Amino acid sequence: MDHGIPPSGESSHSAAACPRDYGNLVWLHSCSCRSRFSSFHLTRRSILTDVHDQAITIALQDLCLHPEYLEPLRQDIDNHYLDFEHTAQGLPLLDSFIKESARLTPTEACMPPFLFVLFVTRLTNITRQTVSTRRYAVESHTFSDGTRLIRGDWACTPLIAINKIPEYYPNPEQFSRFRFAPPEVLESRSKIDQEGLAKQDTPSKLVDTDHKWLMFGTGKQACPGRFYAAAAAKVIMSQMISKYDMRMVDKTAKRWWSLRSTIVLREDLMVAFTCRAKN
Ligand code: HEM
Repeated sequence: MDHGIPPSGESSHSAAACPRDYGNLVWLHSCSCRSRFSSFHLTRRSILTDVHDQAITIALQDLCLHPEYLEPLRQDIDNHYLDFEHTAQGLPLLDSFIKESARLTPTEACMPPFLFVLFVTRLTNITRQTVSTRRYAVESHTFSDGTRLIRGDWACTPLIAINKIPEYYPNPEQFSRFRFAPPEVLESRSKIDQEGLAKQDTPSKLVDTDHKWLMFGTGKQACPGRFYAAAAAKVIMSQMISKYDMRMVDKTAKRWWSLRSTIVLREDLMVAFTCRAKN
């Protein structure tokens, strides 16, 4: 059965660092390179979770809205894809781009359907924004800062609010492509690439977890699939970036709608892919 998993064994390394063709993406190619983003959601055939392909789709949309990042990302992929393919580590600019995209547009955490039903029926007092890591208070509890939860309350992580705290993220409203990249990687870039960048005090990766970065949850229950999720996102993004130019057909079109505290991508958003000429 074809799950869209990269073929094992043979490798076309002679084609420089160019990522290989995997089933799902070839399908996009055969669609005259003009596709609805919903077509990219081939989750029935793929090994990605919904939240995962949402995160990748959002990153690709952000790339359409910021096409000036394509060239630096292509260079990153040209220079480091082979190492990444062997180690599942690296591609620091792409890692930072995906993280910045997820910072400003976090999607939903993994949530089993029964919990979702519980959630929509019980959760009434929460603001309309993306929340994650929901916890149901089975007994009343007072935290060290005095915050009190009554039995039956829900406690959640307000992702968007946290991701926009200026002390955590300088110029938090700015989409600052490579803010998480290590300084030595940025220093090797041209001045133009570095202009106007908001930078973090310390570099970090998409898969890191701490009190500032809760995309994958926190503590003992942090997402165990995040290493796979990040690696697969980089494989897919590298394919798209290397092989296609892309643009949003209508840049002003709405990208998502809200279902209670969840962001759901719109399926009618059109993106045009154009094959890049082969060298
Ligand atoms: C971008 C993609 C993903 C995001 C944003 C994400 C996010 C999360 C978050 C926030 C949690 C913690 C939920 C909580 O504490 O209430 C979580 C848990 C979990 N995730 Fe993911 N996840 C992603 C992909 C994946 C993938 C690809 C897998 C499996 C291959 C996976 C497997 C799991 C499992 C098993 C848990 C439960 C861990 C536990 O309760 O101990 N996730 N995920």
